Amino acid sequence: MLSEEKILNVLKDIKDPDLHKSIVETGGVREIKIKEEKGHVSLKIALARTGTAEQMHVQQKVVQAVKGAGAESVGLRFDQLTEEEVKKHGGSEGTEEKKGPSLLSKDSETEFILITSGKGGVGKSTVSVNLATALAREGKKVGLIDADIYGFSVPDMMGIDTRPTVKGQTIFPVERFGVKVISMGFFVEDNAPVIWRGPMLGKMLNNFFNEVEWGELDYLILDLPPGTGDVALDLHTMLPESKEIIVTTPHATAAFVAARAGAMAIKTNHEILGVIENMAYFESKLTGEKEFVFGQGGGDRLAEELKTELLGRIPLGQPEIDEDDFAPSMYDTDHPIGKIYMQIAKRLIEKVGK
Ligand SMILES: Nc1ncnc2c1ncn2[C@@H]1O[C@H](COP(=O)(O)OP(=O)(O)OP(=O)(O)O)[C@@H](O)[C@H]1O
Repeated sequence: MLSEEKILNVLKDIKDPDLHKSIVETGGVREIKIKEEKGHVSLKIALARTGTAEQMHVQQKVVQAVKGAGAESVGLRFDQLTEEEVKKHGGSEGTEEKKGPSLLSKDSETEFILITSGKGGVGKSTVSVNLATALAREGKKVGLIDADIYGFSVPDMMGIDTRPTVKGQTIFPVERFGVKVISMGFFVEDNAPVIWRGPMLGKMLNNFFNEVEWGELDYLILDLPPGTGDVALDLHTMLPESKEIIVTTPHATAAFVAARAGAMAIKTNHEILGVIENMAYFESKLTGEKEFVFGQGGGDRLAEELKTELLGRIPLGQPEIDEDDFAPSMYDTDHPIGKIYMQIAKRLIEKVGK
């Protein structure tokens, strides 16, 4: 029998890494929900700091402990203790501002490229992973942050089944196809949906810049959540120098919605590198004839409106699936779509001059 008492009992041995006190004592166990029939326990745990290397340790310990108490599966979400709580338990306010050499520092040479879209489902994540990989194939040092917290899909798309390694305070990104990857998905257990308050997301992202050992990077690609929400805004302020690529489908309405994302980039003085039109057409293998399944002209219109260029048109098409090295959304360099990504990467390098 699972009970709240039993779970609290195993959790009391786990400490908040910053406060050095039990997460039960700090009031960090925010929620325990038990689904007895499924043997599932979902928990919400608040820590003094989130998005850190230590959070990963806590995550592992919690899952282990709760499974030890009889749960078959554990869903885990993290939250942040309030400032009052942190102070009350002896934490100092400044703990989250730990600054080492950071990608955010003034003399950082890294180009930040935000991939945005007006709405979901247009292929923003697909474009992010393939563009990052194409840049790496061009010999660039590339990092990729999957900041689409509502639907982190990058690890699945790239076929990543490992987690970052953690040494002391530092998180080492997972490397795949020559790209260093960090995903919000690495920080939640069992794909539990992530429901975080706006400010938390910003902190998490800030930690991704400061606590992840990226090494030297030429490009850091960020896959943003669709639209112009909190995270997008946070990033705009956090990365004043970053540049943007806007992904749209060829449909007129999609382009119209994407224009709003572009308008925000302009307002925050982010340079728009260009527009990528995804799902632009379907090309028959037999006749070579193009069918404009989702309409036509959206990408051109958007580029014109934002006074930027159309970097490329990507048709509909599935990657070849390699069962031995499964990465369901990655196009090879010899795939027609893979070739288009290489052209876009080349154009980008030329444009950014890096
Ligand atoms: N050119 C394409 N041809 C065929 N399928 C595609 C193409 N681009 C994307 N897809 C598919 O469309 C779906 C949505 O793509 P993706 O997840 O990249 O979109 P997204 O804009 O990041 O969505 P969300 O914002 O909801 O995460 C996926 O199943 C993806 O495999």
